[in-house]
Amino acid sequence: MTLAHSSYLNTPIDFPSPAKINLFLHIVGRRDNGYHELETLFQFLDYGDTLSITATESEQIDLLTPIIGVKNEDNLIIKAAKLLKATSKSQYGAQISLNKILPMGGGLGGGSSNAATILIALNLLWQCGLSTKELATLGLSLGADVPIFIHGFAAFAQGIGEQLSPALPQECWYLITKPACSISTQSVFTHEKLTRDTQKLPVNNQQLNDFSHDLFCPPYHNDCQDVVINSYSEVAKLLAWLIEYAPSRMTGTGACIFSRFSSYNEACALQAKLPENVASFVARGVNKSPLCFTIEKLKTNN
Ligand SMILES: C[C@@](CO)(OP(=O)(O)O)[C@H](O)COP(=O)(O)OP(=O)(O)OC[C@H]1O[C@@H](n2ccc(N)nc2=O)[C@H](O)[C@@H]1O
Ligand SMILES: Nc1ncnc2c1ncn2[C@@H]1O[C@H](COP(=O)(O)OP(=O)(O)O)[C@@H](O)[C@H]1O
Repeated sequence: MTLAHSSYLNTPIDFPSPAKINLFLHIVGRRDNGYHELETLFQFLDYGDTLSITATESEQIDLLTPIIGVKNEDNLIIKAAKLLKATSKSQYGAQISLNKILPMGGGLGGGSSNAATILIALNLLWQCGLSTKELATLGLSLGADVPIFIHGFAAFAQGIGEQLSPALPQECWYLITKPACSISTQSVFTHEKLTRDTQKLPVNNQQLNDFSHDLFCPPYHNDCQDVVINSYSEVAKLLAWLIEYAPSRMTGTGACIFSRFSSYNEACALQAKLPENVASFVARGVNKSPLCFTIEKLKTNN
């Protein structure tokens, strides 16, 4: 087969792989296969991992920076690259390095974001020509959280998290804290005390939903939060401490907590007061993924 020649070969290029937060996370049902029907509002953070990718003329896909505790064949980076190669029948390969700064198992979607960045970046570097919709479908086979990172814009999500409609939540500053525990998504979703019957929101899934109201007030909440705080005292204690200073909520299935501020300086001021041994960072909630800007710039310069 003759494929388009890529002009992006043999040069390392850095691609952002941002975090997401679930501004709210409602569980509205459970499917027969065990997956849960969600209603969630996704926003990106201007903070995340970086993937340095060199597209090569060899068939090989190498991850030069393995993650301790994750076998390369289980790493979503390798899985995404192999999936795209098989689907597109590309003759190219890649040398990939990861600078991981996002905590794993924190509800910030780092692994899913890495997979999405690989799919989007290699689709460009290998000149595969897949549409965003096709990439999102591929991404969904790797994880329920991958499509939002492919989509690249803040969105209200339904289904298992893949049915996305446009949303424009306020772009606030957040102090993100990570209690000293890691929580598996599956353990929360299989918990017998998890509530799975939150009423669906009366939103319009065709139009833009601005979600300009205060998302820390009812009916907005995270259904996973009670299960986690009842099982992990570290999360319960930290959340109780943070709530005294700022509206705060757990993201995804935890364990990270986001606390909202209207300025960077206010977020930093609370960061300086945090109890000892709490990992944290300050970031802005953004409605356009930082990865979109990198892709647009590369396309313009090419
Ligand atoms: C809960 C959320 C909210 O954004 O985020 P995290 O807390 O993981 O970041 C996501 O739905 C997680 O997405 P992701 O982490 O990609 O999930 P997957 O790998 O597809 O599934 C992990 C496990 O979670 C359960 N799962 C996931 C999504 C969903 N809608 N219902 C589920 O029951 C399944 O049991 C599955 O075995
Ligand atoms: N590239 C990757 N980065 C992070 N985690 C990965 C990656 N590949 C596979 N994983 C697995 O996915 C799990 C969930 O990681 P992550 O997406 O960071 O957390 P969460 O889904 O809680 O936001 C990790 O504990 C790890 O076992």
